[in-house]
Amino acid sequence: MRTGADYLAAISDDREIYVDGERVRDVADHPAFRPIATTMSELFDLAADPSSKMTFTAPETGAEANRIYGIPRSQADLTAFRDAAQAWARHTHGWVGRSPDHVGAFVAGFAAHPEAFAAGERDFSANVQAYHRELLTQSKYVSYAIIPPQVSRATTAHAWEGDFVQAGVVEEKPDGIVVRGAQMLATGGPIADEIFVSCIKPLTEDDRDFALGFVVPVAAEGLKLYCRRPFAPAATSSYDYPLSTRYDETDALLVFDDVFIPWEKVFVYRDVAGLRRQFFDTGAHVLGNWQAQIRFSVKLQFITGLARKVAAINGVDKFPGVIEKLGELASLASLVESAVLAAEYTAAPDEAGLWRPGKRAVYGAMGLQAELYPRALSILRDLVGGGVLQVPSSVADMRNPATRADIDRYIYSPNAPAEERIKLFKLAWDATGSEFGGRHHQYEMFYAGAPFVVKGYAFRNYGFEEPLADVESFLAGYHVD
Ligand SMILES: Cc1cc2nc3c(=O)[nH]c(=O)nc-3n(C[C@H](O)[C@H](O)[C@H](O)COP(=O)(O)OP(=O)(O)OC[C@H]3O[C@@H](n4cnc5c(N)ncnc54)[C@H](O)[C@@H]3O)c2cc1C
Repeated sequence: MRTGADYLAAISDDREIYVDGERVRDVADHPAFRPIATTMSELFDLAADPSSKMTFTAPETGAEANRIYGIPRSQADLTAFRDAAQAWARHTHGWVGRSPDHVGAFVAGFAAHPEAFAAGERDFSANVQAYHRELLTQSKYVSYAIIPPQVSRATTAHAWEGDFVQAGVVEEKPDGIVVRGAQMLATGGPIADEIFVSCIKPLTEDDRDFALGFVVPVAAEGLKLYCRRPFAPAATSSYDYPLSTRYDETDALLVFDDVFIPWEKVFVYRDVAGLRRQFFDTGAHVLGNWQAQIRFSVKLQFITGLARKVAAINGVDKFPGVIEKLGELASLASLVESAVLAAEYTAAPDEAGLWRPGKRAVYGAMGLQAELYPRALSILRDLVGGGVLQVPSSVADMRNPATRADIDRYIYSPNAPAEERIKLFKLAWDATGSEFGGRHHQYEMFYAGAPFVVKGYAFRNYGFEEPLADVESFLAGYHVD
């Protein structure tokens, strides 16, 4: 099994990453990326540790593999997948959205339905299956960029000013294709091994050049990653910013400056319908988004625990109004946890034997995520009050004997000395108010698509037949006498 050291060595290559006007020399040893690369390496070490029970023998290769890349072929497989995804999510307390199990689950879904990649003008089914075997044997970390750059949503790429603003094919060669343009927004891209690039937003037949699906090494020649402002380097210490200093995943715009992609790594080619087939006919979308809900559930539990502890330290946890707020938070966390389990309980095998998590439960929870997460943050924000700002400017004030005495005397609680209290409130600030916390607010609202898109999934996957039949039969039971 791949270890954390193997992973760190692999990403120390010649990838072209830009931050603050400079090209990053080595992502594994750069202040913006070292912390999250270290966290990611811990996940690989966890998976390689037999006591974590995250491995199995993959039928596709006959070799040991990480569960998170496996095709669930029974309900027990789904449970094992959840256990593995949860083990990773617990390690990061749900604050890493794009650990390798996210796109890993998508690729497993793709590989369960190779026929979806054979229905276009060319047959790419063997490519998808070969790539899945690569993930099983090599435990690759794949990130994805499946959204056109936010230029204008009034039209699609063919109508935009300028050629190949969205990543598209500019040249077809005997051994592959040449891709030019940009795609958003690869969370974890700078520290991934490879990136899956495609387009989940609906395109038109005029956009065929952009209707692609392929994987590309982050270090591919001509591929550039432009990162948003990193938060980890600005954080003064892990005491002051315990989340920013560990889990700042980075988000990056990809720019393809005529990047060559060999045919073996192409899954969809100039095939608008193929884009939809890969995500929705294969089961990849529901499986990948079930992983996202497993991770989200762990994060909500963490936020609930944080709020409970803050209320206890401030001595307000016996007040009925506070109990109501904590009860609401507990309800939100329980609902998402229940949806995760309900998806497993209502899972069923499809015609290819892939056990798909129940769609109603997965998309129901997703559909409310843009309200659920801001509400959870708002309750935590309400409970912390000004306590998150009644803290010393940094850990340096704690170390300075001239300031420490006042800190110990005034910033304490009956059940928590200064160091403990400040530690907790700084964590609460990193979750709610820091730039990292703000980015997470945006992430949970948008990572699976804008709220109107995600509610569309809930609409399409609820299954209105039964409730409609119920209403019809009730209406049929009475008349104008
Ligand atoms: C922190 C973060 C991390 C991300 N990570 C990834 C990643 O790893 N990989 C990836 O591929 N993508 C990622 N994304 C991108 C994400 O998938 C997109 O943000 C998402 O698909 C929404 O697209 P958009 O941002 O272009 O919003 P838009 O489509 O521009 O929508 C913005 C808003 O405009 C309004 N709107 C637009 N169109 C309509 C319409 N037709 N009807 C009604 N209202 C409309 C809505 O209010 C909507 O919320 C990430 C995003 C964030 C914020």
